[in-house]
Amino acid sequence: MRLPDAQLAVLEAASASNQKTIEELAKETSLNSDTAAGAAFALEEEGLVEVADRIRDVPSLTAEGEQYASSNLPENDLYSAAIREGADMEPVQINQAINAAGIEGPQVEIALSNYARKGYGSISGGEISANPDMDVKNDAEHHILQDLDEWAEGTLPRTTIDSAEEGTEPGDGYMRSSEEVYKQLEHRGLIEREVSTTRSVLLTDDGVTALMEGIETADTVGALTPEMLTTGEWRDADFAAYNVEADAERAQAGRLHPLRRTAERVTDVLVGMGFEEMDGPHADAEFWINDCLFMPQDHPARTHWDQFTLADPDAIDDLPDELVAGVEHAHREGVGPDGDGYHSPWSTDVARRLSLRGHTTSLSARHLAGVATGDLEPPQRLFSVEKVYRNDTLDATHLLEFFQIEGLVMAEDLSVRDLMGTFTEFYAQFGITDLEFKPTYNPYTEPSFELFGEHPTTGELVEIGNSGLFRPEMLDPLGVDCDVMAWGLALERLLMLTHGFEDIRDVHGTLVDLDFLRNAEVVY
Ligand SMILES: N[C@@H](Cc1ccccc1)C(=O)O
Repeated sequence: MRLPDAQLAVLEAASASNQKTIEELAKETSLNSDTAAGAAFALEEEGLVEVADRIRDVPSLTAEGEQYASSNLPENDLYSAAIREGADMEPVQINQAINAAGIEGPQVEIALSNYARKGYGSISGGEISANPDMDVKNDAEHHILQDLDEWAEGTLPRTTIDSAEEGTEPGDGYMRSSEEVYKQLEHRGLIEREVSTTRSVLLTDDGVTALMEGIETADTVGALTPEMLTTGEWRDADFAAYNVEADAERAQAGRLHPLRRTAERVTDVLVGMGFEEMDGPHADAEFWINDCLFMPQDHPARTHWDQFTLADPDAIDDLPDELVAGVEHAHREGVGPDGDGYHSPWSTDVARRLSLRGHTTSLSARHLAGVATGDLEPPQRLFSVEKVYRNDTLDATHLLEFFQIEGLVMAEDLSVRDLMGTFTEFYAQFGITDLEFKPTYNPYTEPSFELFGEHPTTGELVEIGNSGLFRPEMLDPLGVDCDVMAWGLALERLLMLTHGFEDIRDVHGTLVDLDFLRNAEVVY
C-alpha cells in the first residue's frame, strides 16, 4: 500500500487501543493540525482509522485549587496533625489539632466539614478524634488536584486526568478517575470544568493490518507552489485530494461590532424607505441643540447635570443673526396670535455655548433652518444614526454615550397616523410588531409620543424612542411653513429587543462578551 507522507505519519502515530486527539497526533507527527485532520479523514475513508467526535469535560484548577495542589487540602493537614497529637488513641481539643495543623481563617471551617465528610474521625463537644487507618496520602481529591496541576504544566498526558466515562476503566490504582471525585472538587470550588468537543482517532483492524504489511510513501503534493508553476513540475505532480470536511483552525478575523452592523442595517432600511442621511457636528452650539428646539434657557436639562459642556473652546462665533433674532423672539413672545413665550431669561451668550450634543435633533434643526444643505422644500425625509452624549447615571438601560436614530419627515398635512405608520413599517423590518405608544411631553413637539416595545425574554415594556410633530414655536423661526414629524430612537434599545439583552452594558463597554462580538448576527 502507498500513502502520502502525512497520512502515513498519522497512521503510525494512531493507536488501536487508545483514542488520540487530532491535536495529540499533530504534535506527535510535527504536522500542523489542519494537515493532521485532513490526513485522518483521508485514512478514515480508506477504512484504516475511525474518527470520532468526543465530548469531554476539560477540568482546570481554580486559584484555591492551585493553592491546595501545591500544599495539602486543609482536612488532610488536620488529619495528620490529629494523629500526631494522639487523637487516634483518645479525642483531643479541636483547637489543639487545628493549631498543630497550622490552619487558620476560613480554612478551619473547610477542614472540619471535610474531615467529617471523608470519615477521618468525629468531631463533637469541642473535641476531635481520628480513625487510625486513614490514608490521606492516597486521598483521591488530593491526587486529582496534583494531576491537574502537573497536566497544566505539561508534565502529564491528557488521559491521566480524564474523568471516568461510562464504559471506561478508571486510571491508576487509586480512584483518581472517579466522576464522583470531580463532582466533589467542583462543588468545593477547587476545579472548574468546561465542555469541549475534540475529534479523536482510533486505528481500525484494517489499519493495524496495513501497518504490519508495510506501507510506502506516495509523493502527493498538498499545495501548489510558485516554483512548481515556473518549473512546470506541476504537470507531473500527484495532488492530494482536498477534504472540505477536515477540521480547520478557526481564524478570528476582525469584524464590525454588532452595534455598528445594526446601525448599517438601520441605514439600509431607512434609505429603502426613501430617507436621506444627515450629517453634523458632535460638539455644537446650544443654539442648535436646545434654543432652536424651543427649550427655555433655564430648562433643567440644560444644566451640566445633564449635558457635557466644552471648556475650550467654550463658545461658537458664528450664529446666523436673523435666525438668532427669530428664535429669541419665539422664546420671549411666542409664535402666532395665540402664542406665548417663556418670558424667561434668554441670552445669545448661552446660545453660543458649546456642548456635546445630547440628541441628534440638533442635526434636524440645522437642516430645517437651511444652514446644512440649503433651504429645504417639502417633501423631505431625513435621518441620521449617530452618537449622542448625556451626563446620565450608568445603569442597565443608560450609557453616557449612545446611538440615536434621528429622523424627520417634512410635508404638507402630516398627522399622528403618519408617524405611527412610519414606526410600524420601520420596526417591522427588525421583527418588532408589538409597538406601543404613550403620549408624552417635549418642549418642541406637540403632540408627542414615547414608543415602547416588548422585551423578548422578560416581557417588560422597554422605551425605545420619543417622537412627535414639531410645534410652530420651533418651525416658525426656522422658516418652515409645512408640517414636520420627527423622532429620536435608541439604537442600543433596538438591539436589546432584537437580541434579548437585559443590560445595555452587555452591548458595549469593557464587560462585553468576546464570543458575542465574534458570533453575533444582526437580526432583521
Ligand atoms: N430629541 C428627543 C427625540 C425626539 C426627536 C424629535 C422629535 C421628538 C423627539 C430625544 O432625545 O429623546
